[in-house]
Amino acid sequence: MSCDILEMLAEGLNIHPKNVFSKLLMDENSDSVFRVNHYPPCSEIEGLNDNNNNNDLIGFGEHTDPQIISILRSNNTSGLQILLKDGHWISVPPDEHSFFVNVGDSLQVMTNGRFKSVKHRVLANSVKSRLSMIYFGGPPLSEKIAPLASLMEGEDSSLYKEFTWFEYKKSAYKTRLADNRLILFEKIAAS
Ligand SMILES: O=C(O)CCC(=O)C(=O)O
Ligand SMILES: [Fe+2]
Repeated sequence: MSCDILEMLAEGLNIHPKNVFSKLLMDENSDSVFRVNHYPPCSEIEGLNDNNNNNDLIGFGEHTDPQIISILRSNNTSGLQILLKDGHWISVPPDEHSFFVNVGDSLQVMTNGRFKSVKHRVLANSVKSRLSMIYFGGPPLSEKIAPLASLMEGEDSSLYKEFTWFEYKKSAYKTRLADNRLILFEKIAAS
């Protein structure tokens, strides 16, 4: 499914060959991960609620996913939220029959920012237990991540310096979960 989605994204951007992203997941050295998260119900939230929404208890702190693409499936328990450009958090309705697809930092770089890795987080639920499972499709460690040359043919100039997935991971270990890990690899615009 990840490969199908990535091939549709490539087609949408008119990139040839269309497996330019999906081949990284199919590579035998692909650094992909499967994770299961369990958030037990957290009854302490009840006492904290002051109707200001300032006392949200965090189950999983805000972050962007680092890899190329993430495919998430959860049970019917709410909690997942995404951050809009205007700074507001909105809830992703829980649906055990749907998949939630997230763009990762690496895809943001390869598409020179056309697709954005959106910040998300999980709030604790006071009564129900949340279970989620996520497939993170990542490239091989030695893969060079940079905006695709075919997207750079027009006016566009590259927003990012080239880095390997290994270099990204090495620098990410020194950051906090909520940090923008791409800042290090952004090109400074000439003034
Ligand atoms: O558990 C969730 O719903 C989201 C977890 C998440 O964002 C992650 O594991 O990267
Ligand atoms: Fe995530």
